[in-house]
Amino acid sequence: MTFSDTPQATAHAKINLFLHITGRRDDGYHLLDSLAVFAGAADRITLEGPADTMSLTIDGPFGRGLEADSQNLVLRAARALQAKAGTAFNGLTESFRLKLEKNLPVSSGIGGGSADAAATLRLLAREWDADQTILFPIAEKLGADVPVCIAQRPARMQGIGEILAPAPILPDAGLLLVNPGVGVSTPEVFQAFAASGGITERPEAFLPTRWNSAQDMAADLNTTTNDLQAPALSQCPVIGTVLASIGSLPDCLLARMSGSGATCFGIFPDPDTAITAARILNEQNARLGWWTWAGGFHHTGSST
Ligand SMILES: C[C@](O)(CO)[C@H](O)COP(=O)(O)OP(=O)(O)OC[C@H]1O[C@@H](n2ccc(N)nc2=O)[C@H](O)[C@@H]1O
Ligand SMILES: Nc1ncnc2c1ncn2[C@@H]1O[C@H](COP(=O)(O)OP(=O)(O)OP(=O)(O)O)[C@@H](O)[C@H]1O
Repeated sequence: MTFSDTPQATAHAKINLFLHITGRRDDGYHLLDSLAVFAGAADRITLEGPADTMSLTIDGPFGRGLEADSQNLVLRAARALQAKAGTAFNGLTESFRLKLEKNLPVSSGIGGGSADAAATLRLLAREWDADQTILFPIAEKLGADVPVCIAQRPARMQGIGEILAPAPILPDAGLLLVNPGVGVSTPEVFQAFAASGGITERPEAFLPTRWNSAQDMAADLNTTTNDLQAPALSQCPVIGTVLASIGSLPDCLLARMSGSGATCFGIFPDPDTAITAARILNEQNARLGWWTWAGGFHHTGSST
């Protein structure tokens, strides 16, 4: 089998352009209103086999420190789909050796584990010829961010992440991602949010059907916020330094944290200005060893 024949899928970083917390369910999960988009930056999942059992190996720049055990979201997704599709197709769901190339920082607010789980579901569904509609209920059980990562297209996320609606068509804007190398725990940031007084009453964010320029997009996003940014900052003060560094770069239109942090993003007029900004930031902060990525969006249009 040549490399190009090897079944593989990319798992793109999810960015929350804004994230409002609108309520809390009885089970403690928070209700959200968020605009999720996807960056060009991605992990990669490859299938080899068939094999006797499902197994996982991990490499790539962020592979160290991530266990390839049964708790890994790649194996959890594979086994959950195998169980479901196996029943539906009389057990015709062979196992594979799964490989994860981990390019995205872990526990960093860009949904790397969720994207990996969703990419594994897509890849195995293709291999087993399973209907894509069986993926969604499995995705919901694996994590709040997994459903939006199935299509990995811009979407407005509501509920706890399982209600997906069309997003504005995005402009060809530039995106800069910066992570200071400190992992942030999503449950702890939600707890810090709840402890600090919780939900702010505000009108629902208005989003147009399309943004014609990065400037228009940034102007609307400036009327929104990420409610998890302040609680994450209280746990991880370096996020403030990251935001200030991004905001001071030439042509930066908006600097904000994604998800529960610590990764922050900058919006720029186009991918080239974001790449130039990344070069400047990397020169200024070479000794800090921050992870940076610059480019454009993975897709600019919703699937729905
Ligand atoms: C912050 C976001 O990344 C925004 O897209 C997501 O809401 C988090 O998605 P995720 O990491 O897939 O979250 P999960 O793994 O399902 O949940 C981790 C923990 O975060 C908290 N959690 C998560 C999602 C949510 N809507 N409300 C919550 O309170 C819960 O304590 C939960 O136990
Ligand atoms: N394949 C995987 N990649 C990354 N993390 C994984 C994976 N499998 C399990 N995990 C675990 O999932 C947790 C969250 O990791 P992830 O990188 O998805 O965080 P995140 O980017 O903050 O996610 P979110 O933005 O969805 O909150 C970590 O505790 C990590 O150990």
